[in-house]
Amino acid sequence: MKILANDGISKAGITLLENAGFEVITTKVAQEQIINYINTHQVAVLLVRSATKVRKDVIDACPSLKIIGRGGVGMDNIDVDYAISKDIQVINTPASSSNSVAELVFAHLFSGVRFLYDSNRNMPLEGDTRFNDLKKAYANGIELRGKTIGIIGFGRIGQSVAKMALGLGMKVIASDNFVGKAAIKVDFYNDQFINVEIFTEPIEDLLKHSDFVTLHVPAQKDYIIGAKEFSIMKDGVGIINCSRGGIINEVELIEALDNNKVLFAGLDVFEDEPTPAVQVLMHPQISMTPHIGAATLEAQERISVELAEQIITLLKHEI
Ligand SMILES: O=C(O)[C@H](O)COP(=O)(O)O
Repeated sequence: MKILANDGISKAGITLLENAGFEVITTKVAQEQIINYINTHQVAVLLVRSATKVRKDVIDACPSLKIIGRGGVGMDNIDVDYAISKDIQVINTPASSSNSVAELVFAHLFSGVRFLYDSNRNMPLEGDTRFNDLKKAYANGIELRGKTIGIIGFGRIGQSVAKMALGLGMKVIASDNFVGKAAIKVDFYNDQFINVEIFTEPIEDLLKHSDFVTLHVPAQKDYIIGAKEFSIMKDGVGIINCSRGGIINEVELIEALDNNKVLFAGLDVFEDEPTPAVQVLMHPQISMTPHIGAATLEAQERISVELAEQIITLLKHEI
């Protein structure tokens, strides 16, 4: 039985699948060729990350598909309900990448409070005498310890962010339409840990009291953060988005950065992907990464194993 891992898959998952009798194809097939490829090779399982789109056209044209697997969390590139209505099983890996995404949030946050995004672009070449000017320009860094982070979306990733924030001595405010409270286990090197119970609060309270705001919600039709929300936030707030593009209004974010309402933004996702708007790309107060929240060796290995185990369980009687 053939599995096409069109956006790649780590070796650990391939090994498990091959040992169970599957053939794993890791050729990258262009979006326009995918229907033809699946039908020619009678692919039973299509595995994707966020790049390959699995819309109604692919589902309708590929009767050999039994499973569509998303190596990752967000399913916005797959017509999930339609696939299920056609008796195709749709799976993802909700837990495997939380730690990696949370660490990227802090990469952007540390970059923001110490101006790394800007100093990386400005360090002087030989003969350039601006070194002391740069020291002055970046002299007003702030510590994260003691500051308040507002976490919008308190699922697995939001809770991982909370755990790290508590470990750094930060205060946490969380907001979520579905989660009322969560017990966060903060662990330390010597196998000691503390449990902290966090109750979610209305988003207005979070916006009003946070020094930094980070978003951890699925793709939405409407913006969550725009001019109105920026106006509620503290002056000099930092904002991070490592979840989905299109939930922060980028035009209004740039206005808020230009008038110093927002001190910096850290963006891993954009309204326009893979090519963000030039105003975002050129902005000196934005730290940027190209949608790499889950792109660590560890997360991708966990994802591949989680996918493989689900596929083997679902198809074990058909191999
Ligand atoms: O939803 C996810 O899991 C992340 O956005 C990761 O996307 P990627 O697999 O394309 O890196």
